[in-house]
Amino acid sequence: MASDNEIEGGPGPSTSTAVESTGKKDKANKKRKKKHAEIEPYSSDDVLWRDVTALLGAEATSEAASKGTEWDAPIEWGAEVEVEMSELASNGKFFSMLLTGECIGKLSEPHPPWVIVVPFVLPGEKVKAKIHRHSKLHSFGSLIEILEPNTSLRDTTRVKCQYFGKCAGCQYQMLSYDHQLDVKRRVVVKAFQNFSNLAEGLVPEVLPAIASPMQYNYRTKITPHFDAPTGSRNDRKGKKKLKDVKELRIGFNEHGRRSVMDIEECPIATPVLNEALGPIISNVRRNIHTYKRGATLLLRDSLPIPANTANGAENTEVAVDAPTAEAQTHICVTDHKATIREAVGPMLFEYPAGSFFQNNNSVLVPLTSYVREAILNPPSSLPQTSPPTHLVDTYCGSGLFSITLSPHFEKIAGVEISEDSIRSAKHNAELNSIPEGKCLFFAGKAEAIFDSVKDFPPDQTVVVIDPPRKGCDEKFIEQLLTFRPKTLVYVSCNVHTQARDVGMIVERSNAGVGGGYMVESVRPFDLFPQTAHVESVAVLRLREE
Ligand SMILES: C[S@@+](CC[C@H](N)C(=O)[O-])C[C@H]1O[C@@H](n2cnc3c(N)ncnc32)[C@H](O)[C@@H]1O
Repeated sequence: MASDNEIEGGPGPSTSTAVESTGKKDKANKKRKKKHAEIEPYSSDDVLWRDVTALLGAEATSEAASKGTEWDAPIEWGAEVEVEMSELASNGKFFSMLLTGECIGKLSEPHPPWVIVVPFVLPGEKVKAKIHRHSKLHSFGSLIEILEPNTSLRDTTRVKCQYFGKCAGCQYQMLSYDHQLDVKRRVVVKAFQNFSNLAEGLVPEVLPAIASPMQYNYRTKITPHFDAPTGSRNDRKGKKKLKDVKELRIGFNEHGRRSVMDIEECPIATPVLNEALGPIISNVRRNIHTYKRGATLLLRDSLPIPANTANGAENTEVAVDAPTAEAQTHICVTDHKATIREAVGPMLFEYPAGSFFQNNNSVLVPLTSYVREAILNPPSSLPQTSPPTHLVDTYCGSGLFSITLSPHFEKIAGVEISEDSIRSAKHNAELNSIPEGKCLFFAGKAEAIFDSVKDFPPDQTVVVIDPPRKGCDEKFIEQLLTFRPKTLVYVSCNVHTQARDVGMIVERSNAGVGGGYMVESVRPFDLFPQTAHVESVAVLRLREE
């Protein structure tokens, strides 16, 4: 049996020496077991764990648990194994160190039930992988070779990026776009099955995913980064040992590693970002002496802002030698404090480059129109009531939903924790000539909004919920259930915490008297083609008594 090893790429714990006392060993074992026992609920690891146990089956999983062999990997660290892949896993975190969008398959007999997780491969493929990390009933392997490709899914001529298969950014470039949408729908289906805690009949069939109008060149923000060149970190005088500068790599994380890889282009990023990337990287290389440590660079696509209208700091525009026609009308901004301008349909948005805004402009009209239609045109099977008059936009950022939906409401209140974003939301209301007093924005925690909307009639109110990946705080859900708005639209960039929160809302609201919420629809949205990232929109309505 291989020894446990949770540290990616590490050699595993050393074997105990002859002089080590049994007590010490027991203590160490206990500590290790305790560490192993903790999979953070709703984390990427938890999502993968559900996929692993589903593939192994309940019997094999509980047998391993009762024998205490869940952590006894049946293969050595560094071993090469051949595996038939079964299913794409649901875990994923975009542009991060976490492994994303991998495929899972079972080790063949005579091995005990154990799953191998391999990136960049597809269901139905037979692959050779090298094991580099063990976890609970599964091990991670890096792809060595695809022995038998699944030619009905894989088409390598689709791949547009020279770094695909190494860079951590994209996972699905070899898949047709229709298949990518199917994969994302399946992730949402599994999220509600595994994390909502709702009986099957309470979640409607997940609708087909809505496509991004652009499948490449859509990403409006990229953040290449670099570590300090080797040798510079220990230089207490702060002078770089420039003999090491050749090792400087500026780009994105390598898949499954903690290292950065050089990037000269990113086909999912917009043309103006790609044109600026080379000059920006050369500039850093030339001036590396001025960096005390590593850094993250910001490249953000913006419309040019006419003088005197920018909200806040001056723009730092990157000069691109001879911009292509495509890039000409846009600029690349690199200063976190500078103002970005984007159009969403007829509405304009300005916000500081360093703050949150959705990173695929092409999908924002479909997304906001979908939310509008869900609110204003409930299915004909429901009792038809007059359209809502009030909107509460929680986690509102710089006002995307408030402002795009403003023509359809009498009164709107938005709440957001970032004061910068609230400043932008107020500015954006003015920029789009929304009558004064119609849209009010408050800086604070989402749950605080319910004190400010006491005059909103709950049966005429819609609450849009668009939280960060961790989902809503329980306090927010409690306050929401006390307020009892007629309609909820929950937009999410983490379908697993969305499923948890929706489950909680439905369960708790139906536990008391007076009718609770029902899930009317769940629909994935593709904001990030070529990647494993999934967004989803769930619509909930308060049942008539
Ligand atoms: C996914 S973004 C959505 C922003 C906006 N709805 C949009 O689409 O542009 C989530 C937002 O929630 C904000 N946020 C995070 N925690 C919060 C909290 N506890 N209360 C209110 N806002 C919060 C973040 O600053 C971020 O702007």
